[in-house]
Amino acid sequence: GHEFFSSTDQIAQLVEKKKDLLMSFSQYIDAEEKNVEAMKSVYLDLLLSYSNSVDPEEITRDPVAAYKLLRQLRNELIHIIKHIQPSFHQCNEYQDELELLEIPQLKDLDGAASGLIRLQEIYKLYPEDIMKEMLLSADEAFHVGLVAYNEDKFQHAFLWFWYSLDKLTEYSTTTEKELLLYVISSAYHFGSLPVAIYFNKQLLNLDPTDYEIRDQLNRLLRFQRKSNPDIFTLNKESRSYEKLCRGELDKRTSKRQRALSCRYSTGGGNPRLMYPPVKEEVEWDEPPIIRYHDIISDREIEILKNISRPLLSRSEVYQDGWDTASQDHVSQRVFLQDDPVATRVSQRIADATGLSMETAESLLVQNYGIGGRFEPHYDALETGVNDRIATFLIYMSDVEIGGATVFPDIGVATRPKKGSAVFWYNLHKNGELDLNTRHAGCPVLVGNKWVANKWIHEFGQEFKRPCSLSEWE
Ligand SMILES: O=C(O)CCC(=O)C(=O)O
Ligand SMILES: [Fe+2]
Repeated sequence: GHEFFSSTDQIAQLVEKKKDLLMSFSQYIDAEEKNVEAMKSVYLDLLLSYSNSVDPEEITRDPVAAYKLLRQLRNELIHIIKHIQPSFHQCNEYQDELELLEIPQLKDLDGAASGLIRLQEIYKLYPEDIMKEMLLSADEAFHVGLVAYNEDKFQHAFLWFWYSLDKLTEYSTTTEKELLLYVISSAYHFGSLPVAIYFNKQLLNLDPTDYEIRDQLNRLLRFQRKSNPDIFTLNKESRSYEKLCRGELDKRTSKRQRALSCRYSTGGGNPRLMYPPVKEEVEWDEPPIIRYHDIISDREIEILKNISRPLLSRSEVYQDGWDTASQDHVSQRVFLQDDPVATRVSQRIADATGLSMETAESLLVQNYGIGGRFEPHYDALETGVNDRIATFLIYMSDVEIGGATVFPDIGVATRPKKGSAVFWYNLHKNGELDLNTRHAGCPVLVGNKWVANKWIHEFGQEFKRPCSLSEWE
C-alpha cells in the first residue's frame, strides 16, 4: 500500500486525488437531489391518495373493495419502502419503523381472492353480482381467476378470465393472449369443448401463423363431443350448510317457531337482573338455542374491539397433530385475559345462564376476513373430562349480508344482531356430545363481522345444571 510520509511526491498526488473525489462528491449530490425530487413527488401522490380515502371500515364492508384495497396498499407500501430503503444508513430512527411495518404478502392477496371465490360458491354469484359496488380491473380479475384455477375451480376461473378479457386496456399487465389461453384451458377443464374451441379460434385470429395454437385447436376439434354441458351451473353440490347460509331451508319459518317464546328473565330473582332484566328469546326448542338481547352495550363492544385489534392473530385449527391456519376458518382471534370489561361481561353471562364461570375459558374475540367463515364443527372438544358444556356466542356487530351462524343438522340459522348473544349446550346432561350442535359461521358477503365466544366448561356446574343418566336429556 501507499506510505505517504516517506515520499513528498505521494503527498503531491494526494492533492490530485482530492480534486477527483470532489468531482464525484458533486455528482453524488446531484443524483441525491434528483432522488429527493422523485421521492417528494411520490410522497405527495401517496399523501393525496391517503387524504382522499374514506373510512377503511366502510371500505372493508364490501369484500371486493377490501380485496382491491389490500392489493393497492401492498403496492404502495412496497413503493414507499423501495424509496426509503437506500437512505437507511442515514436515518437510524426509521430503520425500526420499517422493520415493524408488516407488508401484505402475496399469500394475503391469494387468500383474499380465495375468499371472494368461496363467497361466489356459497351464495351462487357471478363476478358481476359480487362486484355490485366496486369493479375490479383486468389485472385484479386475472389474479382472482388464477387463484380459482389453482384451486381447480375452473368454472369460476373461466368467468373471471372472461371478465378480465372484457376489461383489458393498454395499461394492463396481463395480455389478451395469456388470458385467452387461460379461458381455453378453464373451459377445457370443466368439460365444455365447444367453448374451448370458440375461444381457441379467437386466439388463432390474433396470430394465424402461430403453429402451436393451430395444433391445439386441431386437438380440441378431434376431442369434440356431442354433449354440451351448461357452463353456468356453479357449485352444483348444495350442502345444507350452504343452503342455510343463503337463507334457504331455515326450518324456523314453520309453525314450530311460532310456538317459541320471548320473555324477560330475572334469573330466578337474581338481584343483578332485576333492573334491567335480560331479554330472552327461544330461537329453537330442541336443542334449546336461546338468544339474549342487549347483553352487551355498544360502548363495551368498542372497548373490547379496541383492546383486541393489536392482538388479533390468524385462527388456527388442530389438524394432523398441528395447529395450522386453515381455509376452513378464515378469521383472526384473541383470548382476552384479565380485562375489566371482559370480566364484567363474564359476570353477566353467569347471571343470564345461571352457570359458573369459574372454569370457563377467557373471552375469545374474533373478527372475520374477506369471505371470512368457519366451516361446520362442534365446539365441544370431546376430551371426556371437563369438556365445553356450553357456548355463549356474542355478536359484536350487525352483518348486512351473510355471516349467520347455522346449525345444518337441525336447519337453524341465527343472524348476527349487534349486542345480542346466542347460547346453547354442546353436551347432553349425561355428558355426551349433542350431535345436533354442529354449527358453522357463514361467509360474510357484505359487512364486518365481530363475535366474542365464551366457552363454559363442565366443572363447577354440578349443582347449576344437574347431570342425568338419561339418554334423552
Ligand atoms: O361466528 C360464528 O357465527 C360462529 C363462531 C363459532 O362457531 C366459533 O367460534 O366456535
Ligand atoms: Fe363454534
